[in-house]
Amino acid sequence: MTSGGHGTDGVERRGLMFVLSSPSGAGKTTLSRLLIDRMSGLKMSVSATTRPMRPGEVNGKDYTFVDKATFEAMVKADELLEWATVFDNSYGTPRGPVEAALSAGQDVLFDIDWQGTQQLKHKAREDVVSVFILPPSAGDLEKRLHSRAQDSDEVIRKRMSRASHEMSHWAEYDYIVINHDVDEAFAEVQSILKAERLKRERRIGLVGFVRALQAQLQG
Ligand SMILES: Nc1ncnc2c1ncn2[C@@H]1O[C@H](COP(=O)(O)OP(=O)(O)OP(=O)(O)O)[C@@H](O)[C@H]1O
Ligand SMILES: Nc1nc2c(ncn2[C@@H]2O[C@H](COP(=O)(O)O)[C@@H](O)[C@H]2O)c(=O)[nH]1
Repeated sequence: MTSGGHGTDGVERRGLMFVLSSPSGAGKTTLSRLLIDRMSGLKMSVSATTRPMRPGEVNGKDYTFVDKATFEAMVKADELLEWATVFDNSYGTPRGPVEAALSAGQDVLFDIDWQGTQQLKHKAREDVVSVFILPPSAGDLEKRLHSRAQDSDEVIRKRMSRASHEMSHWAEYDYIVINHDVDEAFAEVQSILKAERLKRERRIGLVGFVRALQAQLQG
């Protein structure tokens, strides 16, 4: 699915799909925003959803907000790379922008649930790097959902009651980060991305680079 771009050292490599999942409120959105602000060559995948817009959210930036009929038409037209029903609403990843970013040599960041992660892995296992974010405690998770102040008490209750089920998928992920402190969790997630960008298997320009080095040494 991915094609090559150039790493910061000039060696061509395949783009990667960097996935963050967690129970609601553990901090994916917070960490995603920091990654997009501070890491070059990384583009956020903007999902389509039928969920109502929260105060402060921007259509086309946080999500593309669509009605159920539009979402169903997108599924039917195979416009979504993956999709799932989460908390009674539909969420999905539009295929076009992801493929365009990967073709342009960028990595793509996804804030999606475990169902979507499974679907991406099924399509392109080698190009998916998945990170599961855990909260330090149930009490912290609940506090964070309340402190975000964007969901009703009933929605928060629903999300808390789903948290254990969401978390039961933790072992399907490549990395686990416990989000005690935002700066520390960000540093950990950033280290994972940096290391994964250097993985030999996705650095398709290395053969040519090493051959050129050898030629220099011989000649
Ligand atoms: N380490 C942390 N310590 C304290 N508060 C945090 C921490 N990380 C995130 N938060 C806060 O917790 C709230 C929930 O975070 P965020 O919206 O990033 O979660 P999320 O995993 O994206 O949730 P959802 O799946 O519902 O979108 C926000 O108000 C955020 O500022
Ligand atoms: N499978 C997918 N899951 C998605 C996508 N976009 C978001 N999500 C997940 O939904 C829940 C709820 O999000 P919220 O913004 O309503 O709090 C959360 O776990 C997201 O990661 C998607 O495109 N596909």
